[in-house]
Amino acid sequence: MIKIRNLSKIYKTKKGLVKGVDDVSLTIQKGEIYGIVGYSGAGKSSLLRCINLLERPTSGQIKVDGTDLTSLKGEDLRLARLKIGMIFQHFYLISQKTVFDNIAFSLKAANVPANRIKGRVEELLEMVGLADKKDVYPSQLSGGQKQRVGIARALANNPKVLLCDEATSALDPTTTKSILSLLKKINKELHITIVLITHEMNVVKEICNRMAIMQSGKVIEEGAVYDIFANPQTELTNEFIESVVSFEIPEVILNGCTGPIVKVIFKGKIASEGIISDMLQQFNVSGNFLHGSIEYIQEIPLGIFIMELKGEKEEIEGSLQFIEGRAAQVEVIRGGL
Ligand SMILES: Nc1ncnc2c1ncn2[C@@H]1O[C@H](COP(=O)(O)OP(=O)(O)OP(=O)(O)O)[C@@H](O)[C@H]1O
Repeated sequence: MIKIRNLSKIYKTKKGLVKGVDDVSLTIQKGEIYGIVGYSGAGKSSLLRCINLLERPTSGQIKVDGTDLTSLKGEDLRLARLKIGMIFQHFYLISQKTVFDNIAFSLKAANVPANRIKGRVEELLEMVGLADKKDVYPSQLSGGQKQRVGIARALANNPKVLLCDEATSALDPTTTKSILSLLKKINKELHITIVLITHEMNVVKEICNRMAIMQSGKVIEEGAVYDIFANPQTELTNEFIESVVSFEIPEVILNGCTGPIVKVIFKGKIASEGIISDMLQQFNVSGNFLHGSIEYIQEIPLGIFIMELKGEKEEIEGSLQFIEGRAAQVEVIRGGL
């Protein structure tokens, strides 16, 4: 659906050249909700804006639905862009126009015949849950409602892709949840591929299927959200995960442990089964739980437990083998066997 190949965006500034995006290649499949995460300055906006050519890449290629956007100009580019909707952190609604006219504006710009505009705007307002707000002005709306207008406007011309630029970063947690479930509904019902950038890992955990982590203009890790949560490969990814799933154990507790400390990760349905209690029954070991949680990522459980094991060496080894045969991962994180 979206193929990005060796994309770079270099800005010329008074202080010299700044690499916004540095040789990024990514493939985003049709129907996915794809999250791009990174701290401020990592290059997320630059990359997202290159996807619809709001920024022209310095080099590299972007194919959307087989069309190489970088080769298009003028009217061809304008038509291709109609198939890519975009929403923004600060909404960018026209304050002098009503909700209805803000959405109609997109349709008029795409030369939709006047007699089809009213019906289409009403359909869009219905979809985003704002049918009763069509005659009000943006200043009379809450942040969440403004974003709903932004979404309706972005969907007006039936795009195949929706780009979301920090779409929930200006919203409170409850409103964020409602906007994320609207995006999920749009993805499911309209089969629109969604690419979102965010610095909030909970957004990715909530709705994305796959994700990339960016640092200094580069993608440093990429894959299924579930796999990345279960097995992060870089320190930065770990940091982002720990912003939503804390594994921190106070040093004073760790120092009081005498047995090996193990981290056990169960993936999928198995996460909710009683493997640890079976293990404790079968082996002559005792387990001192230091941390335990079952996270649900796209409704699939991911169980993470940290515990101190006490007992004879052979019994502990046997118990770890028992879990290893059933769990996805066992890691001794402190104290040898
Ligand atoms: N128009 C521009 N002119 C010059 N440099 C720019 C421009 N836009 C972005 N940059 C630089 O490119 C790098 C990546 O910025 P970008 O905004 O893409 O990152 P980001 O991850 O989206 O950060 P943020 O969340 O703060 O927007 C930064 O070093 C930034 O200063």
